[in-house]
Amino acid sequence: MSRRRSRPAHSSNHTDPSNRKTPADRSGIHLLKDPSVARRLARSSGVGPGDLVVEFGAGTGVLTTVLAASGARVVAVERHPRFVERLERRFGDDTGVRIVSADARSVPLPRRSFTVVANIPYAISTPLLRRLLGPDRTPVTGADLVVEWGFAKRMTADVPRDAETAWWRTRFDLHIADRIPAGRFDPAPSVDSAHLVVRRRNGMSPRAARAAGELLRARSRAPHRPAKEVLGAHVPKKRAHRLLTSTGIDPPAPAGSVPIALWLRLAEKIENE
Ligand SMILES: C[S@@+](CC[C@H](N)C(=O)[O-])C[C@H]1O[C@@H](n2cnc3c(N)ncnc32)[C@H](O)[C@@H]1O
Repeated sequence: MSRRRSRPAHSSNHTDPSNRKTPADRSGIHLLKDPSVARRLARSSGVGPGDLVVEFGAGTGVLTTVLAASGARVVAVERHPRFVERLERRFGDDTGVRIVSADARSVPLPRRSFTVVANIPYAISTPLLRRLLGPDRTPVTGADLVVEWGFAKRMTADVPRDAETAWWRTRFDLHIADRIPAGRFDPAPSVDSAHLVVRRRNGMSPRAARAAGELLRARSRAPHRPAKEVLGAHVPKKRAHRLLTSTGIDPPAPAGSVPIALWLRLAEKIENE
């Protein structure tokens, strides 16, 4: 990551959000008022000395302070120049914190393993997860994110909403740790937030992950198709029937009704049998 300042590509807001006390607007700025939320995020991530943690949208540094106190190396990315100035003043002497003035959607990501802990603007939740969880060999080990409650529910729903989400969930476990009331932020957003936990699934071989990805994508494309037909497109029909029943899946059941965990187990069986 470069330390160079990059001008925000699409800043249409010419006021200074770092001093704003007005109600929520479209800038996605909702600063954490409650440091206990920051502490819970950091504790859940498990980051400590020797770890690399990236915080997107560092704002005034509430979460950055807690992450730095853990002893981890912190890369704090912030797009708004006035926040960047404040962060540089606040963490200028802290060798464990690097402030990067950039857009989270395009800033180069570290090549070594890293964790993400961040209270991100709702509007960039999907592009950011796409960057972090999409690449086949992503160095991301996990993330603890503050996201919109409804978004978190969709991301963790038993039936992935599309093939892309299915792919992310093949390799990462996503679950909600907490509901965070809107009043914990300044200004308060119009809806509650969630603490979304993302963890890499470690036990899965790359081949099984690819097989699971294919199955979950097929399931998302045709959720009403019987599971035996979805699997039957990948392995001979007789074997498909045996694999499904031994995994506890009813072969005629609609593919979309079969929980993700069972598809993952099925993919492992296909590869290991
Ligand atoms: C929800 S606030 C969180 C601020 C701080 N982390 C906190 O918890 O108090 C989101 C922050 O992301 C910044 N931001 C908005 N869009 C961004 C982008 N595309 N890239 C990086 N930062 C962004 C905003 O300026 C703001 O500081």
